[in-house]
Amino acid sequence: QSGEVAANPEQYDESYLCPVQVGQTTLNLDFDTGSADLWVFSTLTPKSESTGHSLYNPSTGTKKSGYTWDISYGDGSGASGTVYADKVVVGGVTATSQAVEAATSVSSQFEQDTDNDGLLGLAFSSINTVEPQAQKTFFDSVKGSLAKPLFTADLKKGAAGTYDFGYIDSSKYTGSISYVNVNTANGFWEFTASGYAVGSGSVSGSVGDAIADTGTTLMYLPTTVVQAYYNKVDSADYDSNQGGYTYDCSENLPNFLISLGGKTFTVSGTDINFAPVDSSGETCFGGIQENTGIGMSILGDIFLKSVFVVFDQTQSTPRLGFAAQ
Ligand SMILES: O=C(CNCc1ccccc1)Nc1scc(-c2ccccc2)c1C(=O)NCc1ccccc1
Repeated sequence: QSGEVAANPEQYDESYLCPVQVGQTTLNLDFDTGSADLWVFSTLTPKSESTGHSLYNPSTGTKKSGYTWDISYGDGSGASGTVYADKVVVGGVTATSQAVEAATSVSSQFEQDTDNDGLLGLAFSSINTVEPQAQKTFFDSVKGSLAKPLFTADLKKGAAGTYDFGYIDSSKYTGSISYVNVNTANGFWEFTASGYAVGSGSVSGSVGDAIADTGTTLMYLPTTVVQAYYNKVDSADYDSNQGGYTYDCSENLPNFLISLGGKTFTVSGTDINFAPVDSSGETCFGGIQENTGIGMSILGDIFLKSVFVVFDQTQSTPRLGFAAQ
């Protein structure tokens, strides 16, 4: 089988939500290559936490007795609950007995984002949080039945993009795809990014260890790289209250160039201009921030909306393919 599903941006492209049939209900889920749990708001979630969300009704599934899950993310958000096996359909691709993690508790960040009905993890199943036994991601469940064991991400700035499962649509990118091998030891789509440049010119230095993460909004890079970037932005400075680099919204940001698999990709300054920090619209928060405390770089949506990415398990070593959009 193979299929395509729309990836609809929230405000400021904070995250991209895709329609997914879970049991007999269609939910809008955040496809997340940086985590490996498929968890959903459900009729088991306290009303006080689930108002405004579409809810999975576990009555259509088979309860996995004694199974629980509990996930937390770098921003302190998180959720936990119980586990069911049910049918999950993404763009026509069907997992007949997918582990569906029904939330019995969600943090305030999820409670407040009423467009988001849960997450569909697309990292490696080794980091799935279900106890006593880790469960397969949707991709792992269907991988063997896909025309090709791969999926692609084509995210866009302020417009609907797509995730494709089982095939590469050559109309979605230009030029050739350059591939890098993935290190799955930490359960992420993790690889080594090479040189970088700010504005224009030839790349140098090295960004180093990085993950391709559709679930993280921004780009988190080494301090040296981030300082070199904002040195080219006159009004920029590190604002500890905002927790990152801010600048005058009126200032034009330079492009950021990064070399992956021997090819240089350009993230436009307009894509790096993330969002105003408040309603005055005077000060803006940058889409490139420091990776301090994370332990690796995260190439999140700010980067991914500039490229076409292949998450490829056609070979014994998984690999990532990058092409210009
Ligand atoms: O957790 C993820 C992928 N899921 C992101 C997500 C989706 C919905 C809601 C919340 C989060 N990616 C990764 S891999 C490693 C980290 C990390 C980040 C900071 C400190 C320690 C680990 C993160 C992560 O938490 N990403 C989201 C994020 C939120 C705020 C700031 C940075 C990153």
